[in-house]
Amino acid sequence: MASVSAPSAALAPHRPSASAALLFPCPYSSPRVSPSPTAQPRRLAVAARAMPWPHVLTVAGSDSGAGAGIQADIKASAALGAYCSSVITAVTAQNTVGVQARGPCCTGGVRWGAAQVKTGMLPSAGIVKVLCENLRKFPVKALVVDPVMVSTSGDTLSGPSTLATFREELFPMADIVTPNVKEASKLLGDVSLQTISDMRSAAESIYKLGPKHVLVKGGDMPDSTDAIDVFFDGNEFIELRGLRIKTRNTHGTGCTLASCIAAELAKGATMLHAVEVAKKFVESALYHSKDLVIGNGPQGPFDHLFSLKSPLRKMGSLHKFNPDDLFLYAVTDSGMNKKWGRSIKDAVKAAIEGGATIVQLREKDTETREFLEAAKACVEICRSSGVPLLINDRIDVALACNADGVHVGQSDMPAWEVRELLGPGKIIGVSCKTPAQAEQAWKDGADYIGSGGVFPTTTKANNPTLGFEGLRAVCSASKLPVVAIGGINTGNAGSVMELGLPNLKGVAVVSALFDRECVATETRSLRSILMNACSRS
Ligand SMILES: Nc1ncnc2c1ncn2[C@@H]1O[C@H](COP(=O)(O)OP(=O)(O)OP(=O)(O)O)[C@@H](O)[C@H]1O
Ligand SMILES: Cc1ncc(CO)c(N)n1
Ligand SMILES: [Mg+2]
Repeated sequence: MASVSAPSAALAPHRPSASAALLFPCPYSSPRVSPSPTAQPRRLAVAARAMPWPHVLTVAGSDSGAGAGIQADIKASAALGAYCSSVITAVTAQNTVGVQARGPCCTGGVRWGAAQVKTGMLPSAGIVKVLCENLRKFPVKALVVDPVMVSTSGDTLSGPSTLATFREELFPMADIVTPNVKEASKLLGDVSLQTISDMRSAAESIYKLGPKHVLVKGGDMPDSTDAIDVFFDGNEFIELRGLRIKTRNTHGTGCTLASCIAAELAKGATMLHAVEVAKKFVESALYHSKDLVIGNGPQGPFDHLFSLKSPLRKMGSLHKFNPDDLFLYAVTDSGMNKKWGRSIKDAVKAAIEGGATIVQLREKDTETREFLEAAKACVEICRSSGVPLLINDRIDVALACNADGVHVGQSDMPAWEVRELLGPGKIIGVSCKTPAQAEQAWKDGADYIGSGGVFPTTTKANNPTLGFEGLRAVCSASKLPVVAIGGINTGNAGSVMELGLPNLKGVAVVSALFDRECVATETRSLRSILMNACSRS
């Protein structure tokens, strides 16, 4: 690969200038719309209306290999539906073997308005200082700092001279800092980081430097079968555990993760949800690219735009999945609603009124058109109450109504295929009767499992009963939160929760709510039974 020589201009004065405006045109300036509305289809007219678009500004280095740096940032933001503008701090010549050359660029005079800013390679202390001065002058909505220092190939991207400025000036302004283990070690004076517990201590020490959140990334952690990152918000440590994809194509995972966090924040997600979606995105992208062959070196790039291969749009949900939402899980049944003369919508409204914490539409006998209309109405009801809405089995209906997720059984579409179709932001649940099925659900990228039937049930034909012991075995083995299902009602729900099983977050009920005269009343009494049982166990 040809090497890139360092640009001669080191640091320009950091004053807004006409040339800077030309170099970095404001993405917010409105385009001219030609005045010919008559022939415009309605859908296009709606799309043309002015709306604030999620916007990430990346301040990072260019990677000529296009797997990391600015190039990764633009592709990752685009893949998650955010606009990405860029300030190039350095130019590097890289390929799949390593970094052949690097040189700094000018960062002066950039106005970034109110975007979410993601920083990557900042090659000198001078550039970090210019950046900090700009950040103080033009406050931003969120600042994601990826403290890039050494590439995975072992080449230095930002020398030790930047360490103090990172720690003292940049980190205190950051909403999140995302070092990998090597960078965390360097930031803390070359401490050794070998275990998850070391990563926790590192996250805590970096938090003390002033950022609001820290994510210590474990992609480069040796001897780990899972890819584990440690998140710290000043109170709680959260271990984010993903599947480690066996591939050489991991160049740029860190840059991608940080840009995805910024893109999700720009879309309105909370920090933890943004990090979770970003991690799932990286995992999916690596999985799709595991067999890509680009270049001959030991570390290849991956395909950020893998989702373009699917004709379906993957709109992430802004509704972060909270395992506690499984507490009182209401599952509808078309036969029961018909029997009691209720619409699906009225049934859902009543369950929410009574305190259901999550709703699943399980409409085995409803015509597709009618189901979709009802699902759209239920999405509105659920959104306005902050209750997630899932669709049983019908991925097409879930996509069409933009539900929060899908629940699948062992004979439905495999959860990993569902994840492909729905993208990283949606909730996926899988019915599991055995520890092996629970393990597979986790590997497939599910968010929770439903386990049962705990008691004999008439709602589902040919459904063997697991009993408490079967449920205990699944709960103990599961890496995912569990909701118990099958024959649960106001008479026995308390005994299920009182088992105090690990990972058991709640109960799912069908006939106990919907095969009754007043859905709201039944839901209310089930809720108080569950609350009492939890306070006892
Ligand atoms: N093989 C893998 N399979 C799944 N996830 C991975 C893998 N490698 C890294 N990750 C994930 O990718 C994200 C980025 O972490 P990583 O530690 O690789 O960052 P990094 O070293 O800064 O990356 P780079 O320097 O290559 O851009 C983390 O969430 C990590 O867990
Ligand atoms: C320009 C650039 N930024 C970041 C990284 C870290 O992956 C890289 N290799 N190159
Ligand atoms: Mg890495």
